Amino acid sequence: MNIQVALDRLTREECFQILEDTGSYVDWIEIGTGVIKEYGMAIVRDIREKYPDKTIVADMKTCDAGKHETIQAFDAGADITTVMAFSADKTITDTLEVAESRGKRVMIDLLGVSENKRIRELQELGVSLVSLHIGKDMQETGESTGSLFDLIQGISGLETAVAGGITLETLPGIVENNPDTVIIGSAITKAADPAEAAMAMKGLIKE
Ligand SMILES: O=C(CO)[C@H](O)[C@H](O)COP(=O)(O)O
Repeated sequence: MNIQVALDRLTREECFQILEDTGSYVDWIEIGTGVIKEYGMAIVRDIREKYPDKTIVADMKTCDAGKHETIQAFDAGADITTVMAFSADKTITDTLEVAESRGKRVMIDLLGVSENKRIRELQELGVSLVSLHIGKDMQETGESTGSLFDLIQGISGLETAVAGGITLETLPGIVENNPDTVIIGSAITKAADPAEAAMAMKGLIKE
């Protein structure tokens, strides 16, 4: 099971410091949407240059202009780019085509999806990687990642990631559901000691 560290609501310097501190405990590096909005594709390029062996996820959250944004992410060095599940089917297939032509991947963000009908449709379009996701704002209303796994009940053949306010305390319940990747943002990046937090999470996953 991979740990994907999500770099959100951080300055450029903070992103690099967190990667310096936690790099040996995390498998995938997510450059968050807000960080990309602040620093553009340049920060994806710079992180790629410094971490040539890590899997880099550009959290582009694309919902239109699929071809263009996917090319932007991959040209900057991302291995995976994110696309919203509610996007038009044409947007989804355009992004998948770009990814396939470059040997890269698209992660479909299921934020807001409440029925597995859409997930089955996405699979028919060729999607192989999805992220179950409770967004930042809905985390404040008390929604948690636990129930998200119901969405993919009875669906096989999908690689899954899960995100949304995961902490060291909630991680065991997530791990029970055996996702391929756990995406952790604030619980690492806003911890008093990010390295210690990442190490504890890595240890828990390995148990
Ligand atoms: O995509 C995201 C926000 O849209 C974050 O990457 C994801 O929610 C993980 O961060 P956190 O653990 O802080 O919720």
